[in-house]
Amino acid sequence: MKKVAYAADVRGLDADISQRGELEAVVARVGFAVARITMKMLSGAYGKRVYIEAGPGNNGEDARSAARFLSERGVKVIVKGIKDRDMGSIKEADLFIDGSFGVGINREFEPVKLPPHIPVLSVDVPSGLDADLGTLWGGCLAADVTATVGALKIGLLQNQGPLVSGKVEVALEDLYTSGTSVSLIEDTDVLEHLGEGDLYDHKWRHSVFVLAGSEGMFGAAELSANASYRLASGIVHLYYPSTPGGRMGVTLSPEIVRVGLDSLWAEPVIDAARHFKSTVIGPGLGRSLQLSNLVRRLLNNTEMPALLDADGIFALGDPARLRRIATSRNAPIVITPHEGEFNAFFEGSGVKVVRGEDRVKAAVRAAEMCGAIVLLKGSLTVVASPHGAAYLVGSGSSRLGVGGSGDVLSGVIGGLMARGVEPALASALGAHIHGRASSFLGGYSVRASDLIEGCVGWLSSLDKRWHRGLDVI
Ligand SMILES: NC(=O)C1=CN([C@@H]2O[C@H](COP(=O)(O)OP(=O)(O)OC[C@H]3O[C@@H](n4cnc5c(N)ncnc54)[C@H](O)[C@@H]3O)[C@@H](O)[C@H]2O)[C@@H](O)CC1
Repeated sequence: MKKVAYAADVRGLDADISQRGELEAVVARVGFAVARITMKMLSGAYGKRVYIEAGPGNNGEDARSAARFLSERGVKVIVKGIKDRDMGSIKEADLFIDGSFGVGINREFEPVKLPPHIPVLSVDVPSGLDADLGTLWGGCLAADVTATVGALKIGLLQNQGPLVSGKVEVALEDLYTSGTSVSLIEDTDVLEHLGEGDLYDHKWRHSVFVLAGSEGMFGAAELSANASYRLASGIVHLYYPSTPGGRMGVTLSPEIVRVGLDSLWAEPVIDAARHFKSTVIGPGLGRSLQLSNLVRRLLNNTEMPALLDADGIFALGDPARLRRIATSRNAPIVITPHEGEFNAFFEGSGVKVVRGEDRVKAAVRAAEMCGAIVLLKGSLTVVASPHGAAYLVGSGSSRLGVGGSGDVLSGVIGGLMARGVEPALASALGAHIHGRASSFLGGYSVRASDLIEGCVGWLSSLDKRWHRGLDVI
């Protein structure tokens, strides 16, 4: 996982560095790292021309420090302040280092207009980008590479941040040993936290109970149940409200046990669900009052981690009711809304996702309010826990924006929870795997049902032993 920081976290940690008298040494280390990345971008050093724009704060100090290392290696370096830009030298440069402002920008800034062929390396954050919100202070110099210091900044990952940051490299990952509660999921986390099956595994150890589907919406249930089955590698039972003539379609894996409910009487459903390791509720379920009652009673009377998506979230009613249910049971509840569902569910509570504002903070506040894990879907997916920590997932692509994609995600997470992965982490890893699947498949377009095989295919491509047998030859 990569640490992700707010500007306030960084200021606090930087103040500690200054207090310990280590600022000069840190600036030298940052300068060395920036110089190394510069030489990599230039494929060399001797005789190359680098123009550095250095601002009045520590961001400028980092850039000046890089200048010293580059000069020692034979790079022709010109360092200028923002107010004495030298356009003649800029035009002749092989690379432009942007050290104007970092996390300390606090008013509008007009960046230099660079000829398009000159690559830009930005120190910490592109100058003009708000390091928290990912919005722009007037203009912003878009970078080809951003060498961010100590930890990723949240603004690099949301709103306009990803559009102006280019390739982001974290320099000095060891700089901050504490102080951030937000992390970005990486591939190695999947390897680390998805354990190999042990010798004594059996299907009930990875079992998922799915309550989903209704007339006209059986596809959603099938996608969710199929994904659960493939990710849990155990057993899946799919319960659905049956209506005369309504039947599950042919795409449901034959291995999945299907149970049509003639009545929405809760007791038999609760009795059946208690045997499972996780439950997924909601895809295509429908929104009747009886169903809402069934969902709430199921949650109140079972103790396995539960994921609620789509109509499952609707069944919970509002954040206060969810809080009552979530805080009175022993296993966590995860809700997985997209922005529209999020704003509808939290309407009137003071929490809202708004473009241009901080979606991470919105999800964290929502989780604290409702006592459940909140997975807010989007190009930056946020998984927030009620105690304030958050995982971020940025592995997805626009290819995930297809009907049924969310149903697959619910099943993937249900499957990982059934494998014993802690629910907030299972949600984040599930979203990461789902995101990777969208690119792994290649081709012009992808169907939601393809994503299931994409998840399994991507996981299988990782260099990991997934199953253990007897080591006797
Ligand atoms: N202090 C430390 O220990 C470390 C600092 N680091 C670097 O230092 C940066 C933070 O340093 P600072 O807090 O000095 O912040 P900045 O270097 O971003 O600049 C802040 C200064 O610029 C002024 N300013 C802000 N917006 C302006 C505008 N539009 N026009 C003109 N002036 C403007 C502010 O009044 C302030 O004086 C980080 O982003 C990072 O690059 C890192 O190297 C890590 C260690």
